[in-house]
Amino acid sequence: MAIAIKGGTIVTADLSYQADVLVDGGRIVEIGSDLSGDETIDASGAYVMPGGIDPHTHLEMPFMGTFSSDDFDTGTAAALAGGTTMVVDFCLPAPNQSLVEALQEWHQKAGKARADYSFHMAITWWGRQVFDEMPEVVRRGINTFKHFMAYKGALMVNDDEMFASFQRCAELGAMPLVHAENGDVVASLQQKLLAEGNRGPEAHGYSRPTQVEGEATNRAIMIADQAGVPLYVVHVSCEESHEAIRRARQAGMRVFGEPLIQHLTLDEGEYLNADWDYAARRVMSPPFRNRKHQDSLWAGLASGSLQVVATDHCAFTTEQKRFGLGDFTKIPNGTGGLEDRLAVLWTKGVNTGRLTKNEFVAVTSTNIAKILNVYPRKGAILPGADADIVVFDPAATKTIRAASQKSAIDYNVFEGFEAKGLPKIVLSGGKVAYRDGDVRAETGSGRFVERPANAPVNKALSTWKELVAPRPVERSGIPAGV
Ligand SMILES: NC(=O)NCCC(=O)O
Ligand SMILES: [Zn+2]
Ligand SMILES: [Zn+2]
Repeated sequence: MAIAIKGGTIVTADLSYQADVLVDGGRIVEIGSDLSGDETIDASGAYVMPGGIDPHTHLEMPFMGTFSSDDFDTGTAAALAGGTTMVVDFCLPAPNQSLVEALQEWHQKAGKARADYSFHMAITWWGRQVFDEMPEVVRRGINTFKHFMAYKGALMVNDDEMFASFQRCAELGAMPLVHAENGDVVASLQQKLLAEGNRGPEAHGYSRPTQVEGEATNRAIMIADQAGVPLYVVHVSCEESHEAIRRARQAGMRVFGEPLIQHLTLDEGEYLNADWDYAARRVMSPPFRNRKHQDSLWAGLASGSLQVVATDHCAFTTEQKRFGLGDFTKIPNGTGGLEDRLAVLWTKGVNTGRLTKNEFVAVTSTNIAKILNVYPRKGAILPGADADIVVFDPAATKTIRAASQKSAIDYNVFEGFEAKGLPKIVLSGGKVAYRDGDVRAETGSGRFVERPANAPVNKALSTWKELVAPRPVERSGIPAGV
């Protein structure tokens, strides 16, 4: 059934203009004036934008002795209600588990998704089997490999493992991702704080200062440069990390940085709340920072040194957070945000003049579609692109409330936030997936999106690295290699 979206202003990463959009068979088939279909959506007064892509979610994630409470069903319902039509989750092999086997498990879980999805493969251990299986993972449509530099004794990998994996990524035309915090220093600070009697959620923040993030970010960047591979740094929360990325980019390195909507808008004062539950619900890694760091992240988005706004949606209930009563290191790390990312970013970004509308589309959709090598199938309003479209009403308002959210948890870190600018209608694969408060996409209607290797940035960097690779100097009278 063809749907004509009429009377709106199309807003893409580089243009705003008035036109109708005709979708059919799951794709955008025409952009123009006076288009008609079997059904009409009136978009007058609204912006017609590419659906949001959240490249950082943890749905039903096994972590810290439990599972995150939003699964692919409730998580993607929340995503669609918030204007996000594709999520990229993390496949986490258990120690010594085959990557391919773990991938099958994640596909099983994601069978419930209501929106399109993909996976990053996490390198949670290193060995011959991992090395050998990485090409098969790439063949199965995954071109990104995640490395945790923190969570010592659990997900963390060491520098030698990371370097080996980064080199393998370079060979395969894949891109490594890093959670950049110095896990050894964090583990040591945690023990020191506990020994000194700091046991509450505020100590989570004390144990993960900005220095540990800045150091790890810089280390990962330099290791990626030596491996000759582009790098994507997830949840960049502070100036130290941003500064390392900025500096590397200015030196010609291919590094991307992803701040989260939480770090842009919520600050470390939250951990000082007298209510233990309130503070613990906001425990995530890296922790919230202060205003200076928030300003740095906003400036990075405006100037282009940071490219993507994600959520790291990893939702635990209050009951789960209470595993850490008396010991902050046992509070499951993670917060929600999938349903709120676009509305909060628009309110705090576009309405304040920190971002243009086009920059908003770039950082919520188009830039990551390019980085993940799915552009222009995703992240674009163009003929041939998937019809994942948000009809966004800049005048609509709501107060964010856990009581009315789609997420399965019992609170919302943005509770009480007054949003102005909301997704009104969301199309996913050419069908109305969300309209005025109702998620209409059915459980299981989402599709796995394959992401081919050798994105343009990989090709450019490998070409350059080959050109400047060390070569023996030929000397007359001396045999080659001597
Ligand atoms: N961010 C967080 O606290 N939890 C999810 C896992 C991760 O991304 O580190
Ligand atoms: Zn992380
Ligand atoms: Zn994460």
